[in-house]
Amino acid sequence: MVAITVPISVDTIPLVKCANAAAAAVPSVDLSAPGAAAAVADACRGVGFFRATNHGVPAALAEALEERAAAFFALPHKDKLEASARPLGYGSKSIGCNGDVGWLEYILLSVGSGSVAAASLPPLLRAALEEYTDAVREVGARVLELMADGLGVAEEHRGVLRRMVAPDEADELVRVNHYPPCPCPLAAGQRGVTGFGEHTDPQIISVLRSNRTGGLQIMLPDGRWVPVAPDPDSLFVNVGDSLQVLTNGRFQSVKHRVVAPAEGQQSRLSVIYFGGPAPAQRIAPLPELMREGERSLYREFTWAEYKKAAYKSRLGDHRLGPFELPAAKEPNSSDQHSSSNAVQPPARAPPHVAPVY
Ligand SMILES: C=C1C[C@]23C[C@@]1(O)CC[C@H]2[C@@]12CC[C@H](O)[C@@](C)(C(=O)O1)[C@H]2[C@@H]3C(=O)O
Ligand SMILES: O=C(O)CCC(=O)C(=O)O
Ligand SMILES: [Fe+2]
Repeated sequence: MVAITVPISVDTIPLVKCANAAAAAVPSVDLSAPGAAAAVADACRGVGFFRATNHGVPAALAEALEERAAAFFALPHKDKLEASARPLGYGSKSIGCNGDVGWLEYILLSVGSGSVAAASLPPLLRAALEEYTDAVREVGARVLELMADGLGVAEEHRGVLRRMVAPDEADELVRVNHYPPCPCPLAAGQRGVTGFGEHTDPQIISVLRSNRTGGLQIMLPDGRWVPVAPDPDSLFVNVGDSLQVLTNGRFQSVKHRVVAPAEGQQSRLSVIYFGGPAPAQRIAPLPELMREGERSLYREFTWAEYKKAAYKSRLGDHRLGPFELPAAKEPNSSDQHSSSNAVQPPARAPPHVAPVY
């Protein structure tokens, strides 16, 4: 077992019980089924997260990557540091550059143009990452097409989301997270040690796979945190902040976090593909989706602008906040100067509710 060598001050997360109701709250979509587009859109409207089965990524690719990543994380700390090229490359405990910490070590890489650009990684690990990422990128693209279909985008425009994460200029990342069991006594009680603090992903889409060790929790629209049962045969899809904006709030980015394993448990190993667009891509509600008179909930920005703002923030910050526009007043509001007959986007659960543990 590999320990994270430098002590950190630990933060904790309540351990939510995996009741049947909670497990059922995580939607599951068979990507090969005829109703997949509607099921994907339902899941993204409701929770912003779903488990994808029959995704077509060969288990052997994921297993090879898992094996090589585990071998890398088992190296002495000083050897792993040679692959550090902040903010990319190898990192441990510190997430981003603004003081967030977690009980994990990771590799974070840029994966544009079909190749994994990184600091010095063992060649076998690099090859496994490239192969796996190529396969998962395909799944991300297929899911984005299903999303457009499920949102009712006309057939000839259904590639609109998929094209935004097409490799040439897209800003894609892949991250391998390793959460060793935490020897801290706090991890054995009602609370667990924070592996990865609560956040939403800033990109368009994230596609996650983990080994059999759980720890991932998502926040439901009603503010309840629920555990996601680990399933190495499935992929888990997250709606990112940029997709929330592109859909004018029809899809909501999902808050999620990870509890590190307690002493005696197996390490958690997860691999996440983050599909972001080209830096100059305008992030604004898709015209293909907007109803007549519907106004944007956000002021316009580019991915480069949002990424810069996101990377200056803390994990738990509400990063879309500064980009939100005030809601239009109802036409019958007492305010005589009320602007509008503006059409609001279709209603959904309020985005910011107090968390319930
Ligand atoms: C604290 C941070 C780490 C992060 C960049 C940020 O400033 C805020 C978002 C974080 C996040 C979450 C999703 C992905 O893991 C990630 C790579 C991303 O794009 O945004 C991380 C960033 C990171 O680890 O650098
Ligand atoms: O490791 C996990 O299971 C999730 C990590 C995560 O949310 C992230 O890297 O953005
Ligand atoms: Fe995340």
